[in-house]
Amino acid sequence: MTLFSSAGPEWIAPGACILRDFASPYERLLWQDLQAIVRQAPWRHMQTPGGQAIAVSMSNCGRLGWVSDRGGYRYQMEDPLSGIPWPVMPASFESLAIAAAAQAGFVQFRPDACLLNRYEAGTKLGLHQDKDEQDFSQPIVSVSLGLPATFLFGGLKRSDPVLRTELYHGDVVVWGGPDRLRYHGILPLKPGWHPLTGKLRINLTFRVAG
Ligand SMILES: O=C(O)CCC(=O)C(=O)O
Ligand SMILES: [Fe+2]
Repeated sequence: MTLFSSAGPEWIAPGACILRDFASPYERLLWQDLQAIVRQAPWRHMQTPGGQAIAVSMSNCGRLGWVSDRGGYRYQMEDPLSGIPWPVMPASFESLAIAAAAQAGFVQFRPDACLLNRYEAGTKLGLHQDKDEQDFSQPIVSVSLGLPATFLFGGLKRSDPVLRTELYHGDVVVWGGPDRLRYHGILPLKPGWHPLTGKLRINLTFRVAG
């Protein structure tokens, strides 16, 4: 029996692929586990080091959580809102991320951090690199739930050409190896309605942080 099914990876670069619809079979369980996380560690708008509110609202689960504030970007074990550890990463999240990474060829991947991103209509995420982690030999696994969004996948330099591809509910993007430090982002979310998430797009980003 295969736990997570997919039509097979859609390669967008030598170390980057999209697993279409990979997470959909478990959407109910993922959604239930997500609700439990945000009851413990509520959605919040973090501040950039420059003092501006980040448009995407965020939370975390796992041993380490990504935070941004006046002190900079970093991973830490405690939720700064409560001072207690981030919620444990649910088995549903962890096994999905491990299975997706393995499909993309990263069989050693064991995430210790999961950043939860919540987009409302109009919310965007500018082009950036994920580089606050210790070990860039480990990939990024990024799960999309709810409303579709346009994913931007650039190169290793900000000025490199950018591929645009639509990410739909259940799609999982994995990027690592030579593509681990590629710039990426999300265009402003279009308004809409999804049966699972309503007016929202939710993204789960799994990483080996520390
Ligand atoms: O929402 C997404 O699909 C991307 C999220 C992302 O790039 C990040 O959390 O670093
Ligand atoms: Fe990112």
